[in-house]
Amino acid sequence: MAKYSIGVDYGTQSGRAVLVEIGSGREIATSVKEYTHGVMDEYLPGGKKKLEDDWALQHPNDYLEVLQVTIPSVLTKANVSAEDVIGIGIDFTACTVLPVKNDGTPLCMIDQYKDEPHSYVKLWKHHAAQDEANRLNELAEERGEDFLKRYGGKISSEWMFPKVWQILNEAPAIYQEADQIVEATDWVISQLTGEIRRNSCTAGYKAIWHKQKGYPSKEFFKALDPRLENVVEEKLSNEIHSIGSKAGEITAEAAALTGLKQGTAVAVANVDAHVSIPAVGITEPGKLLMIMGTSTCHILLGEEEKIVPGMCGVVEDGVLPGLMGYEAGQSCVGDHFEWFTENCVPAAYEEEAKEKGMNIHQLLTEKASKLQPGESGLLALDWWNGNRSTLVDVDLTGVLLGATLLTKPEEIYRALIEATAYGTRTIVEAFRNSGVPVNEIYACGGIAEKNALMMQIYSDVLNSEIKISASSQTPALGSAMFGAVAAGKERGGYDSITDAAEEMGRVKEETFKPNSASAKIYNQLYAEYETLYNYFGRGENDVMKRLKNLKKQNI
Ligand SMILES: Nc1ncnc2c1ncn2[C@@H]1O[C@H](COP(=O)(O)OP(=O)(O)O)[C@@H](O)[C@H]1O
Ligand SMILES: O=C(CO)[C@@H](O)[C@@H](O)COP(=O)(O)O
Repeated sequence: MAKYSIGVDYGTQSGRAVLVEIGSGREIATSVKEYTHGVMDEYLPGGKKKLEDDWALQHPNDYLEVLQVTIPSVLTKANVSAEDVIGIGIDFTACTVLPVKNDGTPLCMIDQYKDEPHSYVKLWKHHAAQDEANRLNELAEERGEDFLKRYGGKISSEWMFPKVWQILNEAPAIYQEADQIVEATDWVISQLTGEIRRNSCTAGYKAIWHKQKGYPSKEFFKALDPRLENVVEEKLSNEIHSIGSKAGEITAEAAALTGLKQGTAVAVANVDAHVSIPAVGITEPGKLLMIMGTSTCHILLGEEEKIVPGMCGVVEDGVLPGLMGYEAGQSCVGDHFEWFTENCVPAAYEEEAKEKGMNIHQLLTEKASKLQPGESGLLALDWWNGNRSTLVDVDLTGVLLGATLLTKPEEIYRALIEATAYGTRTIVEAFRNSGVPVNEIYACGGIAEKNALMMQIYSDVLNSEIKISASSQTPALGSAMFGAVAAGKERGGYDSITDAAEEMGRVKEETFKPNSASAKIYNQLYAEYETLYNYFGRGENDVMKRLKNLKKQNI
């Protein structure tokens, strides 16, 4: 009798559940729920309370709606009984955090706090804690804190402690009222099992936790702000659960919400990028996976802990048990194509797309595919939402160089794609130059699935073959695999995630191979990109920061 597992992937705009057959890895049914509140970056719900620049919030009730809608939907679509679903796993964007009471109630869901922005979920791309991140980095450097180098030399404002400290600085009452500040991924799992069990992946990559050394010292936190001395004990926890282990079982309430059977195994929470590694069948070092969507994350396994400038982090067991997991990333990939389609495309293009039965991305891609590398005369920097790796600076902004009165939208669209490919190349080179081998490149995620031109450009810019995930829902498949591991072999699942990866993870047969003529031109363009990257990104000309400051003064 076939057994199944469910994976739920919480993205930036929506949550998706996939019901997967254990063993074959066959995805039997998928269901997607857009978040009711979406990303709140201008107003709180109700549209009255305006948010400041660089804020990005979410509403935790949207996450529960995803469970409530998508799980019954995949069970019905697949015509599978909940009896035959042995496990569930979830993955999430990160660092996406919220303040909660001890019983798990999010503060924003308590009437008294619903008009206070700091009571909501701070989404990964909430960039308003940059001052806190800067002060944290300065102090860590001054004190010679050993942890900094494990995070490429800088802690990002996207991560846990800058966000926690921003709450304390700007809304001390909310900080006080919060019994815990948790990653949304751990919070959703707690809604399924009745207990908060923090996972080692977000603790390691986003909250400066080390398997042997724990969190930064109390002295460090005290020096940062005396009120933070006991932040770990007061708002987080020293008890961290390894990914690949079981968080608990579906409670009666969660069974009523989801239609799953009470007692179904639930995996410890995970992150969208990291969970994708086993889903493409990677179980060994040297294979870099790009998870390409709103943003791109780069995940790579290694044997040793090496220090790579500007990486997001290296965490032992952070991705697969027994190996070092490296993460790097680009904060804005699909997001700036979306910005472009929403702000810079003439009505005639919209009409043409409609006539051809395409969406605007498809039309621009079709037009861009007719261009040769270098033909447009354009060069862009991919910093429309700051630079995550290798500069770790959210105050950097976008650049488009070489535009003339003849420049066409598809040329800009292609230049933006190329910019993201160059950004990935700087990351790959940083790993290689630091002694972390990158021998093969894999891609998954919405963009790897939807945009073949983009994958060919990446192959040419990186001068490397690119293997594509066989799944259109790679993170959800990875989560379902973790669900099967939580259930264990005895209940029809697996004993380890490596066993699951070997059986259920796979890539497509067709790969993207570099075209040597294009690769040659892209080498030239990349050299120009590097010059601009260093000029604007490494302090030679801080014009982007000066402009941002001017803008702040005018708000
Ligand atoms: N054909 C396309 N080519 C390039 N980008 C696309 C295309 N279609 C959608 N996008 C971009 O992909 C992003 C969504 O990626 P996806 O992987 O589906 O979601 P998420 O990142 O939330 O997990 C959006 O930013 C959108 O602008
Ligand atoms: O930063 C991480 C993972 O570490 C991602 O969750 C974050 O970039 C958001 O990913 P998406 O672009 O929404 O897939």
